[in-house]
Amino acid sequence: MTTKLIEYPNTKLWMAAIKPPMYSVAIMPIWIGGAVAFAETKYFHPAVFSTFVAAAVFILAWENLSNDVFDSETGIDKNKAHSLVNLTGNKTFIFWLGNLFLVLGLLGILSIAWWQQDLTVVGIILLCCVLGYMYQGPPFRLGYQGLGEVICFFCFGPLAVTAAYYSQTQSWSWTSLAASVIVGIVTSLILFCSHFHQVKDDLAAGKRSPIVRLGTQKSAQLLLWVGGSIYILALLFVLLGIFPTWTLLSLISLPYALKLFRHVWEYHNQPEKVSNCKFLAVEMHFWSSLLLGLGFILAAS
Ligand SMILES: C/C(=C\COP(=O)(O)OP(=O)(O)O)CCC[C@H](C)CCC[C@H](C)CCCC(C)C
Ligand SMILES: O=C(O)C1=CC(=O)c2ccccc2C1=O
Repeated sequence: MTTKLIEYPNTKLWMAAIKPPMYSVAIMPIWIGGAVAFAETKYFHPAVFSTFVAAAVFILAWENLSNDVFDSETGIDKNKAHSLVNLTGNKTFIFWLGNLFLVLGLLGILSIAWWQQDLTVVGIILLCCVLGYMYQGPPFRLGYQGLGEVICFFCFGPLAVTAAYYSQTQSWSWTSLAASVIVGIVTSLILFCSHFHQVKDDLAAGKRSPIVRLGTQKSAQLLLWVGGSIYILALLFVLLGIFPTWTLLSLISLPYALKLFRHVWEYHNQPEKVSNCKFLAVEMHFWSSLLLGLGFILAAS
């Protein structure tokens, strides 16, 4: 069973393989954790923040490179021209480059622990890395069982946001946890959306993504409910006094959410047309998270 290859010119192919916009996904949990910490303590440690952002980007680069390596072993990416392994034809190089990024990322996290004389952040981020490995690496490959979105929620939501908050304050916060639920949900939606156009290849490789399990129509409906829930949660947290009123700024990102929902609703069963929906989800994630964090900063000023 083959899927029609999406044709890209060469540079576009490399950009599609490297996926620069996707790296905002690593930055936003650190931004939200830092913003809540600033709102609550009026304290901000720029060196810790920028080291954490760089480390998160390196760790996500490792995750993506090793994803291409592990997927090349199951054959699921055989029709994916924009896989780094297919593009370079050198799996070993991509594997070791990924490992180098992991080491750089962990060194960044270790330097935060050293500044703080506290290993808590290292423990939380190591847990994210273990879960990130279990998502795609042998013998677990939990993503193939449809568990990727749950792992994604915890890693980019409660774990990463809490670690970022802790790196600034060396304490815990319910507000940070509430904000992390929103970030976790919207990050999982990106992964969910990335699977709409891959049903044929996923089925052929035995990957039971949520879209394979539910079908594209039900998945398009679910996207609407789960995506809408982040705005309802933000409103609820403001009404309960957990979030400052300024965080309602995140509602300004609603047009990006509606653009995504409409696109998927219309094209859910047309792989070529729906294939860009994960980047619409990245836009929704970027603006909703940026504005949520800004709301916390403005409330503190
Ligand atoms: C590589 C990821 C998704 C690609 O998945 P898939 O194989 O379906 O896609 P392709 O068709 O494009 O091959 C991302 C997976 C994320 C994972 C569930 C959790 C990652 C954990 C990270 C290590 C956490 C980093 C947190 C950071 C903020 C410190
Ligand atoms: O390539 C992808 O599809 C994804 C890459 C990635 O780093 C990521 C991170 C967080 C949520 C989703 C995704 C992807 O879907």
